[in-house]
Amino acid sequence: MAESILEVQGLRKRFGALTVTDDVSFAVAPGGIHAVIGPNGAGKTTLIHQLSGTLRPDAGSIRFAGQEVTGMGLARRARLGLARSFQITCVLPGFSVLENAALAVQARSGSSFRFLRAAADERALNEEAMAALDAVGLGARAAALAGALSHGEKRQLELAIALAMQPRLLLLDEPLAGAGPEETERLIGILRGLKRSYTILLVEHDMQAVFALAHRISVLVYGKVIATDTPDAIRADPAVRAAYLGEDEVA
Ligand SMILES: Nc1ncnc2c1ncn2[C@@H]1O[C@H](COP(=O)(O)OP(=O)(O)OP(=O)(O)O)[C@@H](O)[C@H]1O
Repeated sequence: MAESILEVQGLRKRFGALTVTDDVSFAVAPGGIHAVIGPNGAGKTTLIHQLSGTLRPDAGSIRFAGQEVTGMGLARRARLGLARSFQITCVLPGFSVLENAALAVQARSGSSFRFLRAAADERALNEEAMAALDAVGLGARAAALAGALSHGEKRQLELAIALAMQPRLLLLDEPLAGAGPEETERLIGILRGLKRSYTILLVEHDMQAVFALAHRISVLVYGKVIATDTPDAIRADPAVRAAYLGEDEVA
């Protein structure tokens, strides 16, 4: 088996008396989509916050690409390639779609463009930004104002901004939330395309999407991982069905 890109060991987070992630351990192998599912309040978002570095765990360790990152902040983790897609908040509505993506490329690359001539500099930034937009099917909307995008298109732009970080592992927290049926179909198609080139850790409520996309699934219930396995094994696992999945839900 390929060496894990992410290894989570004994991760614990308490809010007062509530233990929100309780001795969480799992590993993510490179390539494809590893999903984390669980009922409301299971601790999925709290787990993503701990993985991305916005929340410090009380105990446990996170190793990313063979390196201990538990004590690192968000920016350092992102520079190592552990990137999270943020919702709407990081999209600048008054800037074009291309400018938003180019700003993300520039934020990642920092000073590496400084030594190029201004025109070449801008061309290189724009080319990389366009590649990210094309990867999420938003190339044709490059000139549009980000504020004029539909809900689904904004989700695509957030994905492009995350791709501009050149992630080795992309953390996605409910990328389909709030999307209508058509947008959901489109976003699933985009994620299907992305999983060929990226490793993705996906938290998502849409079970149809999860079972269509993921090659591995971890199930979180009351802060504990009760199973990590293939979709077929998860679907058949009596403990999973009892704890979370309705009998019909994944039939
Ligand atoms: N900052 C906080 N302070 C106190 N309690 C919190 C905090 N953040 C989350 N919680 C609680 O921790 C529990 C887990 O929340 P979390 O958002 O991680 O779950 P989730 O699995 O993502 O839920 P959902 O599927 O509804 O998004 C909930 O009971 C929530 O109220």
